[in-house]
This record gives sequence, structure tokens and C-alpha cells, in this order.
Amino acid sequence: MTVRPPDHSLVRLLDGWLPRQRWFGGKGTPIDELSIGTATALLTGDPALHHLVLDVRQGDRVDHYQVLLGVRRTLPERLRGHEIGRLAGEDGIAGHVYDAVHDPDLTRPLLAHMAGETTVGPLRFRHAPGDAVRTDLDGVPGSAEQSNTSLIYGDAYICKLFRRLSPGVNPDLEVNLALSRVGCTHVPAVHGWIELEAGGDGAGAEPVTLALLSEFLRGATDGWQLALTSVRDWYAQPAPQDQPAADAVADAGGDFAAEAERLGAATAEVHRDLAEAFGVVQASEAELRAMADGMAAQLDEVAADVPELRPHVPAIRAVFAEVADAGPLPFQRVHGDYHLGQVLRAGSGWVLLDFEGEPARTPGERRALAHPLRDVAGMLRSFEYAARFLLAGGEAAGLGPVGTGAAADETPDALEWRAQAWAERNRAAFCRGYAAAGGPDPDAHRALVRAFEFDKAVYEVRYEARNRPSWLPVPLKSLARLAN
Ligand SMILES: Nc1ncnc2c1ncn2[C@@H]1O[C@H](COP(=O)(O)OP(=O)(O)O)[C@@H](O)[C@H]1O
Ligand SMILES: O=P(O)(O)O[C@H]1O[C@H](CO)[C@@H](O[C@H]2O[C@H](CO)[C@@H](O)[C@H](O)[C@H]2O)[C@H](O)[C@H]1O
Repeated sequence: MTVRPPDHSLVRLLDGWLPRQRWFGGKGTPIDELSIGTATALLTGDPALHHLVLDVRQGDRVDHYQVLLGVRRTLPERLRGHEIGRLAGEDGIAGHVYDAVHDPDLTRPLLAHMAGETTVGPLRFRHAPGDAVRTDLDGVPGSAEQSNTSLIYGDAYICKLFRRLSPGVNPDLEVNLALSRVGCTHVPAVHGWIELEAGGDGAGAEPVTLALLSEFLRGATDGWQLALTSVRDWYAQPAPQDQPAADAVADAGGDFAAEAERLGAATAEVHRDLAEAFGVVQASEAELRAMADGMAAQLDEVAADVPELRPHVPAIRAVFAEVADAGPLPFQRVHGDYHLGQVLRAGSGWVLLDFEGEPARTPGERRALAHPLRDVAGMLRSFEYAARFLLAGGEAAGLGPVGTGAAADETPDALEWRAQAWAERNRAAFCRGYAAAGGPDPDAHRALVRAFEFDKAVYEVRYEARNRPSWLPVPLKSLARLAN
């Protein structure tokens, strides 16, 4: 049953709550209008569960966000920190309104809906063909601070609730299903999904993907954590004397290069499987020029918002201009937002997650074909991030100072040398693994990789300025080094 409560009181509560959420993509711009697009009661009684799609207008742009609201007459202590506000019968709701993802009594029913392939109002719950989804597990939100909210159901499943909705099938579901079909071993199995029927939010003919239920890889560690452990070991060692940088990093203990090389190989295998699943086209010179223009347009937009980027604009623009002449290139589906936080080291090897593309991009851009070295450049940037963030922003971001090890008393130049040494060793290992497993050799396409790296770093400047200002020095520092 779909209910459309009169908007005012609930809207007022949500208007104050929404911009404070980590996953809210419109930070930095005031909300001009917030209204309820669809409201679906998934559970009535006490507690009650309401599924809402919020229409959020900021200037000319309207985004749609998914929220799950719990309502209880009395709020148990464990849910107090998640209260959004209280309604006394306005909008047909009486009681404490809270973020339902924190209430296992309300996350458990989502599995039962998927197992039963139910339809509730415009919401359709689905499971993978032949899959008997378990219904006895409570979902609790994962600790990762990400663009979406992931509910973890015991050791079995992880259910990603997409927060900002894109029209049509979400690329994460689309790509994971397609890769599973071609036998790719580097993605988790898909168990189910939730979708909103077309027209429910005015998005068009295809249903809008709301959630993706995947195999939970218990015991797997994400690449960012593994890389940081290695970086900390490296900074904890006394400064090496008279030794080539790569050897010094290798001898420091906790070397990550063998894993980086295996990650490069897994990346090339996924690119091969993406090419098989979705095909490859030759991008013309005009298309390459359009790509370079797109990079330059993002550069101008970000420089307008972030003054610290402006001194580097001419040098970056020159690098982008070069890609227009890179010759016809094979374009295909890629990951699109590839970094160390998107890969898990599981017992079976590296697994790639989150094929949604960059959260700030339009749906069309996220699905756009690209050269696979764009992903390679994303991961190369991530090695830079891992090496640098302790120096540039880690302490401010509460992520631990560099001063825990031998590097504590070193000069800025010596620390810079250390960061470059770690990043270079791991970047080289990743590229070696990628090329050896059949990917296009990054060394043979240096101008292209460089342009993709700059483009990613510019994107990161905007991402950090909006979401984690204390991290802004991380991409700015590497841009300062690369551009000069
Ligand atoms: N299948 C999985 N098994 C175990 N952990 C996972 C799985 N999928 C995601 N995660 C964890 O959840 C985090 C967020 O997942 P991700 O798909 O990247 O979401 P977001 O789009 O919000 O960034 C990952 O960094 C990883 O730590
Ligand atoms: O994982 P998301 O899809 O939410 O990606 C966004 O957030 C990422 C940060 O969580 C951001 O990645 C940047 O920071 C990472 C370290 O936290 C680093 O490994 C990446 O290289 C760097 O780009 C990503 O850009 C953004 O889209």
C-alpha cells in the first residue's frame, strides 16, 4: 500500500536531518525544496517501517534519496542516537521517527520480502534465480563511512541500500549480474535486489534499483586497510642509508608490493570479463576530444569552487589537451571509481566492489564507456593517497599522526621522499601485474594514464572539499608535485 502523507511536519524533520548524513551527495549547496516522492508502508504497527523516496531540489538540480524510517511510540535506549524527531499524529505518524537501518526489527523483514519476491506498492523485492534467501538474520549497518548504507546480515549477506537514486538499473547490480554470468571470480555473488517500479519517481521505463543483496565476504580486509598497515610499517623504520628507494621499502617489513601486483592482475582479468560481457568499441578522435573537453570542464568547475586548485590549472589543462591526440582507443565498461577502498582481499584473492562509478557523476557518465586505464589511474592515485595522507591530512582527520614511528622527527623533504618511495614501489608492482595479466601496458600509454590521474585528482579535490575538508591537502599535495 502506498501512502502519501501531507508533507509538512515530517518534511521539516527530514530537512534538518538529511544534510548531516555522510551519504548525502548535495553537501555545500542549500536545499531549496524537499518533498516526499513516494512513501510506502512496509510494516504497520509498533514498530512501523516506512520506505520513502525524497525529492530534493538544490538550484536547478533535483535528486532522489532513499530513506527507511522507523516509528515507535517509545524509543529504546539503543535507538536514541538515531532519532530524527517526534511527531504527535501529524502526517498520520505518531511517535518517535528514527533511521530504521539501526533497528534489526526493521531490517530483518527486508530479507523475507526478497525471499518471497513480494511487491508492496511500487517496491518490488527480488532474489537471484534459484536463490533461497535466508530470512532469519538481523541486518546491522556496516562501519564503513561510504556513499551508501550497507546492512550486514550475519556472515551471509551484505545489503547495499543506494541512497541517491539513479534512473534505471543501478550499474552495481547490472555489472555484478553480467560479470557473474561470464564466470568472473573477482566479484561477490548476487543474492537479491529491491527495485522501484518505473514511474514511481518519474524516472522512466526501467525500474530504479534501490538495494543490492550480495554474498558477505567474511574475514576479507579492504585494500585501503592493508595498504595503510604497510605504510605505517614503512614510516616506523629508521631512515634507510645508501639504498635505492624501492629496496628500502621492500626491506622495511610489511611490504605490499606482492599484493599490489596480484591486485593489478585481478584488475586486468575483470577488465577482460567486462569487455566480454558488454563489448568493446573503438573511440574516434572526436570522442577522445570530447573526453578531454569533459576533463577540462570538470577542472574549471572545481577550480571555481576550490581556490587552492587554481595555480595548477594551466599545467593540468596542457596534460588534458594531449589525450585528444592519443589515437583511436578501445573503450569498454570499466569500474569507474576504482580505489583501494573498493577492493577486498578475501581468501580466494582480490574481489572488486561497487561498480556504481563516482557518486558525483551523472547516471549517463557512470555508464559511459571508457579506456580501462582510467581504472588503473584511479588505483595509482589510491597508492598516492595511502602514502601521503598521514603526512598531509591524516592527523587532522583523526587517522593517526605520522609521528608514531621513526619518521616522527624527519624533515618534510625526507618524509616526501618516503611517501614517493612507497607509492612508486606499489604503483610499479600494480602496473606490472596488470600488464602481465593481459591489460594494456600503462608504461606504453603514459600520456593517457597521466591525464586520467590528473582528472581523478581534480575530482578528489572537489570530493574532499565537500565531504572531508581536512583531507583536501592529500590530492592538492600530489597535484602540486605532479603539475610542477
Ligand atoms: N561483499 C562484501 N563482503 C564484505 N564486505 C563488503 C562487501 N561489500 C562491501 N563490503 C564492505 O562495505 C564497504 C562499502 O561497500 P561499497 O560497495 O564500496 O559501498 P559504497 O558505495 O557505500 O562505497 C566496503 O569498503 C567493504 O568494506
Ligand atoms: O567509495 P565511494 O564510492 O564512496 O568513493 C568516494 O569516497 C572515497 C573515499 O571514501 C573517495 O576515495 C578517495 O579516498 C580514498 C581513501 O579514503 C582513496 O583510497 C581514494 O584513492 C580517493 O579517491 C572516492 O574518490 C569517492 O568517489
